[in-house]
Formats: sequence, structure tokens, C-alpha cells
Amino acid sequence: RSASSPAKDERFYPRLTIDSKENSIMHSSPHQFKLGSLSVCYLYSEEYIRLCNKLPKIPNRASMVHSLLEAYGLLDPITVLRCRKATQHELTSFHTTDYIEYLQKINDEDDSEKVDEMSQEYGMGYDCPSMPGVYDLVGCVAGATIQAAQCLLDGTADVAINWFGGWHHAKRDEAAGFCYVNDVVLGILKLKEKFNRIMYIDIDLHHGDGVENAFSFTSKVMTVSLHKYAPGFFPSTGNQNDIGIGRGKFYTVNVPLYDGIQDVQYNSVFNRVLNEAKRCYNPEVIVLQCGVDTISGDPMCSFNLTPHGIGKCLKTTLDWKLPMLVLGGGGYNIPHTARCWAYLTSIVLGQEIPSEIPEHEYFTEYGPDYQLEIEPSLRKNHNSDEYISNILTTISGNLQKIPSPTS
Ligand SMILES: O=C(CCc1ccccc1NC(=O)c1cccc(C(F)(F)F)c1)NO
Ligand SMILES: [Zn+2]
Repeated sequence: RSASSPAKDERFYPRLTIDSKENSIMHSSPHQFKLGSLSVCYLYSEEYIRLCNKLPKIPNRASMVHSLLEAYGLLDPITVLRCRKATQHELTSFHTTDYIEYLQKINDEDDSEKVDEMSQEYGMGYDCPSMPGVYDLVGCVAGATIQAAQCLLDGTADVAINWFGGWHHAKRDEAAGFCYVNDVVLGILKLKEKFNRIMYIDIDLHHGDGVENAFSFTSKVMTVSLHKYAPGFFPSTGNQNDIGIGRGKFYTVNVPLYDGIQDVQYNSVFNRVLNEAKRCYNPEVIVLQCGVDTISGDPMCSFNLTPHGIGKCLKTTLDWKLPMLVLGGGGYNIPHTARCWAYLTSIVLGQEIPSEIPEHEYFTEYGPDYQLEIEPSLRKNHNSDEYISNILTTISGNLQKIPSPTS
């Protein structure tokens, strides 16, 4: 135990017993996570999956993710929790009542013309098409993330996973960027009931603006986002000088990057920024938004990462041995998204999984290779080493200004 952090409850530390029956085959392969078994919970329900499947830009993605996890046997050592819907009271702990009542009103309305009159007011339009059942969907996504957070509060899990959450753009009074509810903010508000210092890490291609805006005034939540930052690229916020305001000054960290970044450079940036942020802030719990629209082969065609590189980011944070809430997000090459989140789940479990995609309902979607691994594309990297080193210097300078806990 490091002297600086108060003695922590045993529950939050990975149990280092190796229960061979239940848990994984432990290999000593280089990328194998340390021996040990975490208690992991995963939020799921048939209705939740069915509603997520209907999202226009990621058709059937939820089913493909869930089926691949099952096919790899990754759900066997995991506590699979049936998720409940968030109540209106829970939803309005962040969102406005007007907005939530609007979603309720259009939930059963399938005459989209009629809906569109009101829709502009609440951000429902091109980016977030109004869809029948949207209130049911919002209740499931938010309910799942809130329940996952509750598991960490109760200590019934070391890591809680909701791969169908992570909708980081939604604002309190409107949908944005294809997000109808900000389940991330709701999960963090739940964690705040018990934890004093929460670190939010967002590795989606897009800036986690909705979450940053919700907590830019407070030092209770440090938000760290690594994302593409380019003129006209959504949401076009999150440059390195965006560091929070008032009491929240220095507790917002942004790492703006250009197209083409690959695993090695990304991992080096991630480790430098996050290990320094951890040292300066000493968080008690981690929320990680794992949008994977950063993968080579994603139609966003921006970053050039692979699941291996993203997995290394996850390992860095898991090595801190702090309770973690792990969420999904973007990812528009659907088989690649399923591959990546299956691989990340295997890392959380410390369980090696074979490269061959196992036979299952969606097996044909993984052709022509039917392999788990994804190769980087042959695309130019626009992130020069001096650009990266300048960003790191700026961020390090800002983090140093965080008052140390003893002061
Ligand atoms: O991934 C997101 C949302 C991306 C987004 C923000 C605002 C408006 C539209 C989008 N989504 C897309 O542009 C999108 C979504 C799915 C698929 C595509 C595709 F055209 F690249 F395939 C594009 N946030 O992390
Ligand atoms: Zn994204």
C-alpha cells in the first residue's frame, strides 16, 4: 500500500487468489495481465440489447458485442446483472425535467413528422434522430450505468462494465452527438455519493464534452479526454488550454491529437498523462469511457489504433488497483468494435482468449480473416514528436498546479 493513500478497504483490491476452477487459464504471455482475479459485473438485459440494436448508426451492434463475449466464454466468470430502467428522478439528477418529459412524450409517438416540430428544441434532428421507444432506451442505458456504479459503491465488484453506455455528448437539456442521455454523468453522480475524488478518462475519438461540461467547475471529478481535435471535427472543443474553471481549474485535462496516431505513440502519451494525473490527483475510483472509433478500419477513418494499443491503456489503469467503471461509446465498424470490447473484457479478467473468432450466431460478420487481431492501416500520422512533446509539457505544467493532498 502506498503511504500516501489511506488504508483502503480490501474489497477494492484485486484478490490475488487464483481460483483455477472458476477463473482463467493463466499464461505468461507478454501481454498477459498479472495473475489474479477481479470480481467483475456486466450489465445486460434482452430489452436493453434490443433497444440499442435499433440505434440508426450502429444497427445490431449490441447483439454482436454480447454474442461475441458469450461465444468466448467471457461471461462465465462474470456476474451478469439484469439492468433496470432509471427512474425519472434519477434521470433528472442531471437532465432537466422538460427534456425528460419531452422524451417521455415522444416515446410512443411513431408519427415522426409530428415529433420533428418539437425536436429541434431538444437537439433531436440529424445527429440524434427521434425514434419510437427513445425513453425506454434512455432508461435502460442510464439504469445500467447507474447500477454499475452502485456495484462499486457496494463493493460487490472491483470492475463494473456497461459496454452499451458511454454516451458522453448529451447535455442536461438536449440530445447531442448521437447521445440521448448522458449516462456517464449519471454514473459519476452516483459514485459521488461515496467517493470524493473521481477520475474520468475518455479515450473515444471524440472529445467527452458533455461530461467535461458537467464537472468543469469542481475538483471532485477530474476529467481527462484524449481525442481528435481538428477544425470542424465534432464537437470541436477540448484543446490543451481548456483546463476547467473556478474551483475546477486544473481538474480538466485535454489531449488534442491529429489523424493517424498509432499504438506506440498513443500509449506513450496515455501513460505519461494518466500516470502524472494519478500522482497529482490521487483518485479513489476510475470511470473509463472506451469508445473505439479510434481503431484502424473504423469509418471515422481518423486514428489508427488497434485493440492491442487500447488494451494497454486499460492495463495502465487496471494496474492502479482502483475500482473501475468501464463504459462503451463510439465504434462504427461493428465487428471491429465487438473484437475490441471482447479483448478488453479478457484483459479485465486476466483471461487469454484465442485469436480465432469462435463459432456463434454472427460468425460470418468476421470474415474474411475470422481473427480477433486488427492490423493498423497504411496511413500518414500527422502527430509529430515535437507536437506531442509540446502537448505533454503544457499538460504537465497544468497538473503541477494541483494542490497536493496534504496542503
Ligand atoms: O462517436 C461519437 C458521435 C459521433 C457523431 C457526432 C455528431 C454527429 C454524428 C456523429 N456520428 C457520426 O458521424 C457517425 C456515426 C456512425 C457512423 C458514421 C460513419 F459515417 F462514419 F459511418 C458516422 N461520439 O463519441
Ligand atoms: Zn466517438
